[in-house]
This record gives sequence, structure tokens and C-alpha cells, in this order.
Amino acid sequence: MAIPCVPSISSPCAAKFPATNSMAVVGLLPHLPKTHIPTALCKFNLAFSFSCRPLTITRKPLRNSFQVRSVAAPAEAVAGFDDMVSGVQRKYYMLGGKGGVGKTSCAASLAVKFANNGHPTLVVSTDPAHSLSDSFAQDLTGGTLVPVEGLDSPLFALELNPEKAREEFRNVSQTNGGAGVKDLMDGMGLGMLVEQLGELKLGELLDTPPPGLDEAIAISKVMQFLESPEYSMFTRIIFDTAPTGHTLRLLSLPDFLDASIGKILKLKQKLASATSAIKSVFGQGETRQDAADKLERLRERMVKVRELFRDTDSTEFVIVTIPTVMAVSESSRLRASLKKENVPVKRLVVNQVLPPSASDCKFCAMKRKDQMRALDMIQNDAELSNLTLIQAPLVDVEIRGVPALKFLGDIVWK
Ligand SMILES: Nc1ncnc2c1ncn2[C@@H]1O[C@H](COP(=O)(O)OP(=O)(O)OP(=O)(O)O)[C@@H](O)[C@H]1O
Repeated sequence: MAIPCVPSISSPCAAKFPATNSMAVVGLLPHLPKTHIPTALCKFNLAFSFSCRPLTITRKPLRNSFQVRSVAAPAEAVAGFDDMVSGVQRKYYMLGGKGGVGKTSCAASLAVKFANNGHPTLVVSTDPAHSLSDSFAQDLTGGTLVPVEGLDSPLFALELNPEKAREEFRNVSQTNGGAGVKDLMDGMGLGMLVEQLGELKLGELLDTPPPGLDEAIAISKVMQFLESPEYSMFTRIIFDTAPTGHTLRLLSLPDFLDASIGKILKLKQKLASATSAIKSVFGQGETRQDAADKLERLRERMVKVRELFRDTDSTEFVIVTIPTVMAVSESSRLRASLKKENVPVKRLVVNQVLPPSASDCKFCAMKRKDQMRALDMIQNDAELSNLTLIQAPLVDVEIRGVPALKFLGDIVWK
């Protein structure tokens, strides 16, 4: 059945469906007023149409009561979900990419899909600008694990509070030195130690923490959680990461912190026998030991984070992008940097691809042409062309809440 493309208020192009079987998918749209449901239903179904060719509607006895498929559609790349879901050993998926491309939606939909396929799953947002709560339409703030309702297996979500994490780091670091200590030792003629401190850039670290530090600490906090037996049940852990820039800096950060903390600890050993003036700066006996222990633990966790990022058996970084030249260029750079850092990447999600329709308005035709150019660019990009390409359609209602995420997940993660 050919589907006409007609203008609508919310989208330049929308398909018209008979509003039959609407009750079957009403559950997808809990946030919409009832009067909007037939229209929204039609828009959601539009997401299935994936070719300019004539479309067919197949009735299905499942929750989505009918499905639109293109006739003789080009072979669609599939995500290889079977591979992602197989095995009960713990696996980590980190979703990252340019700001606003749909990292959170993809991460949340993957988490829902894993949970519905029997994996106790944890989805963590390490993006300082969280949107996991918005995505699940549930309050996940507070820095603790919150159960997500309405799934077959346990799904927990966690939004880490970056401010709190940074504050903790600040406290530990401040107990161990900083600009004040540097000045003091400078005054005491401890030139060599001053030099070492200068190298550590401690003052800088405390005053203007490098971008990515929040994330590194957040991820190391998750590692801390996962070390405890009560979290051993999670077999899939998904990180909704901050936009690209943060991720890139994050990758080199564990090395930087590892080296810095190692130096601080060495320095502390040297200072242990120094004058009481220095002792008064670093605090006495127990405090000093306590701070050193904390730093040592932080350093150990940083090493684990670094190892985790590079472990091909358990970890995969999934790049999320949209079909625009700018986003594809950024994804290519991200992939190159991840390669340099030996971070395993296999999949690239191209989100918000315009679903073609039989008749196009001018806007959609132009937009689609643009998107095709970007998709072509991916095929010819040395960094991206060898990744498994997953196309996710643009839908014209917001994807919020578990039923909507399940809907998206079933399209994207196949
Ligand atoms: N396939 C899609 N179709 C329609 N809307 C989408 C799609 N994917 C994401 N969106 C919408 O785009 C907006 C941004 O999505 P999302 O929050 O997932 O992106 P993000 O990359 O995590 O953003 P940020 O970088 O700000 O964290 C949201 O309103 C989301 O509902």
C-alpha cells in the first residue's frame, strides 16, 4: 500500500494511517493527551517506513499491531544484537558521540532491550548534563541506584553527581597538597620537591579541574560500586557518556592521574621525615595515612578504569552520530582517537535518519539528500567504513518512558 506524505503541524512530512488497532500501542505514549493518540500512532508507525519504494503493512499479533515494511528494501545493516546479548559474563557498553545526537536515547533503549532479554542491567549517566531521568521519565537523580519499572529483568539506573564526585576528589587532593604546599616548600628551599609539585600541576587541577575529570571519577565510582558483592548480579552495564570532547580527554586522564597520584604518594614518603612545619601542612599521623590510603585507592581505581576501556573481551565503545557532515567528521575523529588509545569500537549508530516516503515535500527531499551525502561520507571514511552501521530513524514524537524506549530499542538493536 502506498503511503502519501502530507504536511502536519509537528513535522513537514507525515504518513497517514487508518487509526485502527490504536489501543495496541497506546501504551507507548503515556505522556500524550488521549486526543493526540491517533496522530501520534501514525507518526510512530512512520518510523518503520524506511524506503522511498512502495510500502506494505503487515498485521502482527504482537504489541505493535502492525508493521510497515518497504518492498524490496535495501539490505539493512543490523546491530548484531545476538552477539551483544549472548553470554552471562559481564559486558560494558559505552555510548558516546557529539552533543545531542541521541546518546542517552540509544543507551536507555539498549538497557531496556538487555533487561527484557534476561540481563540484570545497570545504565549509568556520567554526562554532567544528565538526561537519563528525562529519557526514562523517572527521577533518577540522587547518586544512588534506582530501579526502573516495567521490565522483565532488573534494570537499574544511576545518574552520578559530578559536582559531588569532584568535591570528593578536591577534599582528598587538598589534604595532600596544592598551591599552598608549593609556596611553603618553595619558601623552605626544597627546590627539588617544588619542581615535582610544579610538574603535577596540582593547583591547576584543583582550581580548574581538566574536562573529563568528573567523568573519570564518576566511572571510577561505578567501579567502586561494582567491586561490592551486592552489585555482582549485573551482567550488562551501559554508560551514557558525556559529549566527545570530554570522552577524548577522559581517555588520557587515567594515565595523567595515575602518574600524578603516584608522584604525590612518592612525595609524601619523602616528606614523612621532614620538619614539623611540613607535617602541620599535611596533617598529623592518622589523617595523613588516611589521605594516602584514599589517594592510593583512587589511583588503583583509575588504573582499573583505564584497563576497562581497553578490554576487548568485556568492553565496547559504541559511537552514536547523526547523518550530517559535521557530526560524521567528529565521529571520524573520535574513532581515530579511540583507536589510538586502543579502545575497542565495532558499531556506529546513525540516529535520526529521515524515514523516506512515497511523496516528499521540498524540505524533506532536501534534508534527505543532505543525509544521503553524510551517509555516503561514512561509507568512504577510512575510520568509520569498517564499523557495523546501524541506522535509527527519526521519529517525530519524543522518545520518553520505558514503552517508547522499548519501541526504539526494537528498531535499533536488532
Ligand atoms: N531517533 C530519534 N527520533 C526523534 N527524536 C530523537 C531521536 N533520538 C533522539 N531524539 C531526541 O533528541 C533529543 C536529544 O536526545 P538525547 O538526549 O538522547 O541526546 P544526547 O546525545 O544524549 O544529548 P546530550 O549530548 O545533550 O546528552 C531528545 O529530545 C530525544 O528525544
